[in-house]
Amino acid sequence: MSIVLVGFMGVGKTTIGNLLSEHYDKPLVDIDTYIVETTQLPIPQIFEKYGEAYFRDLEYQALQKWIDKDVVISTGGGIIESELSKDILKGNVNTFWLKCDIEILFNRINHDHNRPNASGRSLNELKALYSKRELSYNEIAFKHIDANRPKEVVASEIIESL
Ligand SMILES: Nc1ncnc2c1ncn2[C@@H]1O[C@H](COP(=O)(O)OP(=O)(O)OP(=O)(O)O)[C@@H](O)[C@H]1O
Ligand SMILES: O=C(O)C1=C[C@@H](O)[C@@H](O)[C@H](O)C1
Ligand SMILES: [Mg+2]
Repeated sequence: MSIVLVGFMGVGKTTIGNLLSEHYDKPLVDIDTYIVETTQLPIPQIFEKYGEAYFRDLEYQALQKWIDKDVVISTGGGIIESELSKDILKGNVNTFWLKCDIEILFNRINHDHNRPNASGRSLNELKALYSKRELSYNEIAFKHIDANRPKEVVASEIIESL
């Protein structure tokens, strides 16, 4: 069964996913990377050309493909925007929600143009998005992890709880 990381943009899903992948010697499937590789398009271009709903469908298809495999999965921050993806995640007992203060996340993501739902947004706009999404992460994740700590500590807590 897979180990799945969910949480807001910039919280460390890819970073922690890499540490878990090394620890367990299991492949890391980073869904954002998987989509970029399979479509041969950068994420901002997928959003621009085909719209966000199309991207959410690609995420859902990727999740469906990998959820029952022996891998570590780092999801994209907005995967819970899809009810279909939420249903899959709810069925996985190893879904971890990484949580971190929005002020820290804002400083990590607001200069990055590779995240269409973050670039150009103010702290207040991202706070509103964060509050809305918190409800969904809370619905699907069995385990909540405080990610306001060094990445090695965050990864160790997940490893200890598995
Ligand atoms: N625990 C941590 N402490 C300090 N910096 C961290 C920590 N975790 C991640 N970072 C840094 O924060 C940035 C974002 O991390 P990362 O790309 O792993 O986030 P993400 O959750 O995968 O984001 P996205 O939702 O956009 O895919 C990176 O520069 C990373 O080095
Ligand atoms: O939070 C979001 O809506 C997103 C997060 C990223 O991981 C990417 O999946 C994409 O930029 C959308
Ligand atoms: Mg990532």
